[in-house]
Amino acid sequence: MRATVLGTGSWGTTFAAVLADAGCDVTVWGRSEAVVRQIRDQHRNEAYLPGIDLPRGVTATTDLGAAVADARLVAVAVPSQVARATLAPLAGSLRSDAVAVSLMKGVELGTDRRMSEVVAAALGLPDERVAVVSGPNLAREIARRQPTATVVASTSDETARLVAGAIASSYFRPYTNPDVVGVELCGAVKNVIALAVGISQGRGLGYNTMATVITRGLVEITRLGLALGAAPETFPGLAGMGDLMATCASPDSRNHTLGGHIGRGMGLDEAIAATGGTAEAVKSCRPVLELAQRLDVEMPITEAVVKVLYEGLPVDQLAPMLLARPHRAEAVRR
Ligand SMILES: NC(=O)c1ccc[n+]([C@@H]2O[C@H](COP(=O)([O-])OP(=O)(O)OC[C@H]3O[C@@H](n4cnc5c(N)ncnc54)[C@H](O)[C@@H]3O)[C@@H](O)[C@H]2O)c1
Ligand SMILES: O=P(O)(O)OC[C@H](O)CO
Repeated sequence: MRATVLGTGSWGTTFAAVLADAGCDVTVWGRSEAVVRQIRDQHRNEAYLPGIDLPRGVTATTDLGAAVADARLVAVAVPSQVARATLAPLAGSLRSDAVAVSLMKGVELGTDRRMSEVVAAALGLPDERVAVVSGPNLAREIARRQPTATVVASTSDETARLVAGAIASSYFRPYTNPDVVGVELCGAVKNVIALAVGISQGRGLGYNTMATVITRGLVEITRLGLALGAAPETFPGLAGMGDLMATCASPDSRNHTLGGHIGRGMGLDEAIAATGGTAEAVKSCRPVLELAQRLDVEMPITEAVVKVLYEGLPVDQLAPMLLARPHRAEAVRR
């Protein structure tokens, strides 16, 4: 199958390698001539995946139109906030049987849209030709071919199976799920929770605090997901608890790392620069909170992250603020 990945960052490049290892003929599109040349000529992407040899079947181009021509599968791995503008020139130009795959874990600022909604709208595709791939999928581990599983979500079982077939290999195991809303929401909101865990660790707090934030974070994700019509089974699955665990535990996670910098006292701009790469929670925390407020869903950890990043709440006030809330029963409820 001919497959194209848009984005030569850490996940785009890794996903291209996953597709190639699964037998696809793969092109990656990127803006940087230097990165594209290195992928094409040296089978490396030192800026984003240092020390990793890429499969020889992966080629690269800076020509967006040529990248998608004839592709049956077009995967999108640019930062969420630039996806709509990146895809706009391709509206209506994909092959008539092409499917698009969102690899992004954010929510669009200004519209509060999930990324599969942005991809479908920008490319002019019906929902059934769009899928989401999300799970405990830290790029640097997968680029080293460490075994992991993922979830392919689509409203169309045929599309989900096509994508799953295109990425399955000896180290990458896809499960399909029709719950696009739940899978996608888990991927975006776990970044906000990982940032909060990073803050707690940056403050020198230990495992009890971490477990509390993760567990109550999953409650927040579940509440919002259920209010949006997601399936309850998605939250304890790979795209829910699985990805939350990986992102909150790994020093490779940019969201977790950025939270650590904030917890140690850096300002937001300094923390973004020190982290490098795309930490989606920085931009997505506000649209996530807006969605929650519109649906009257309580998300105190997300709200606290927004207050620290954008409203000047001192980082040492975050835990006291969360702990001073009225006592209540533990069960998930809105
Ligand atoms: N890295 C991971 O482990 C991982 C895993 C799963 C999902 N994701 C998700 O994948 C998406 C991409 O993340 P990443 O890790 O590859 O990010 P990255 O920061 O490693 O790379 C981002 C890429 O997008 C490009 N880019 C930046 N601005 C652009 C613009 N205006 N137009 C076009 N291209 C632009 C950059 O040049 C770079 O090639 C995010 O939504 C992220 O949450 C990442
Ligand atoms: O590096 P992060 O924080 O974007 O996390 C990467 C992936 O989403 C983990 O599944």
